Amino acid sequence: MMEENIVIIGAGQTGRGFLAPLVKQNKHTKITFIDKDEKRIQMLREKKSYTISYYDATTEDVVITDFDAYTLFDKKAIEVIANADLVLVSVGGENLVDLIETFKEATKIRTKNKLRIVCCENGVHVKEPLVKANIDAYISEGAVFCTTLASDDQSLTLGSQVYPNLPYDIHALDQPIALDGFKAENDFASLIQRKIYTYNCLSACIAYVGAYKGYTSYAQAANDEDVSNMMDELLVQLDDAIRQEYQISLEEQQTFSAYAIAKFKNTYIVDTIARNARTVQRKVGISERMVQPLNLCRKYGKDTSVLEAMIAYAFYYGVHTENESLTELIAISGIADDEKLYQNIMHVYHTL
Ligand SMILES: NC(=O)C1=CN([C@@H]2O[C@H](COP(=O)(O)OP(=O)(O)OC[C@H]3O[C@@H](n4cnc5c(N)ncnc54)[C@H](O)[C@@H]3O)[C@@H](O)[C@H]2O)C=CC1
Ligand SMILES: O=P(O)(O)OC[C@H]1O[C@](O)(CO)[C@@H](O)[C@@H]1O
Repeated sequence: MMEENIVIIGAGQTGRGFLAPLVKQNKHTKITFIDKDEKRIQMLREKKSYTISYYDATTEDVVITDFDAYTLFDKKAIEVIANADLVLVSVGGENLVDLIETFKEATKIRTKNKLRIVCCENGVHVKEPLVKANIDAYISEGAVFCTTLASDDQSLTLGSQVYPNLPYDIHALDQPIALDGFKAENDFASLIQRKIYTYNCLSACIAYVGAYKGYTSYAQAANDEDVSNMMDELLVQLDDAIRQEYQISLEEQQTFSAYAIAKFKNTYIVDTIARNARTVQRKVGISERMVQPLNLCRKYGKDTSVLEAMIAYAFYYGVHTENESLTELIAISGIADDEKLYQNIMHVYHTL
């Protein structure tokens, strides 16, 4: 089946800047954006086009045109989802739960083959709320490796890394997606876990230690000597724990993490500390980018001091920048269940 009608829910940085051009390289496709942000939808409807420029001197700008756009609250949104050949979602993992009713309404009136949804979020098992809600659809996940940044809230313009594809979980769908740029992944569970516990773990180190040191530019923080040394120290432990857990060679894992480090230190890729540090509540969760790598390191007898320090810096950011309660963050991370770990992390926290 050649997918034609593609719905992108979440017309933000990834939806507009990475997923839309990926879809649009397939000339026969038609995109409809759905977002809860009425201002953004109004802008898309009025301007009817927007530009993505690339952090790469040799790649030309891409202009996206010929799309529809509806707010999530518009009845038309349910209708377009009901008629979609493929729905791509990129709203932030914590917001997926807010889409359950819309999907249920859409599947009720759908007359063709079962709906296919791909959740393109950072996180492990992000689709769970949709699966548990018994939505009558194939629900898959995609791994977004591409960094995309909106210029500002007042325009639709974006800057993006050049990244060729979206790996997705083929086993959760009835058949492969027949579009260029979509890469069927046979062992998606391992890929997304390795991605979150390597890329996003390093990203947390840069973001939370970088924020504490006063950086606003992500690449500058990644190149800071202390941050850089912390990441090197971390990887000596983490790469070996990950290769044992996912039964791959150390060389394969080291190549994967080296690519992440090179990307984050690349000063041509424009990114901010604020974007990478945001929503600390989500990032200190038990199956997330810091606590789970820490658990893996413990499982394989590795030193966890860098990860403990990172969690302390993340708590500090949560309390001082996002006005979160420390008690709540500790509860979300589950660290209070382990006296020694709790003491180590709190010891670092109180030195900040
Ligand atoms: N921007 C990037 O470089 C990367 C982002 N990601 C992941 O992609 C996902 C999206 O991130 P961004 O695009 O950066 O965020 P964003 O904040 O730029 O865009 C999210 C969009 O979703 C909309 N939204 C939120 N809840 C909604 C709902 N219930 N219904 C409809 N629309 C809703 C928001 O209004 C916003 O326009 C996240 O899971 C993020 O971790 C992953 C890798 C890189
Ligand atoms: O919103 P989150 O989960 O911090 O994701 C942003 C990060 O994810 C990444 O894809 C990491 O691979 C980077 O682009 C960025 O550092």
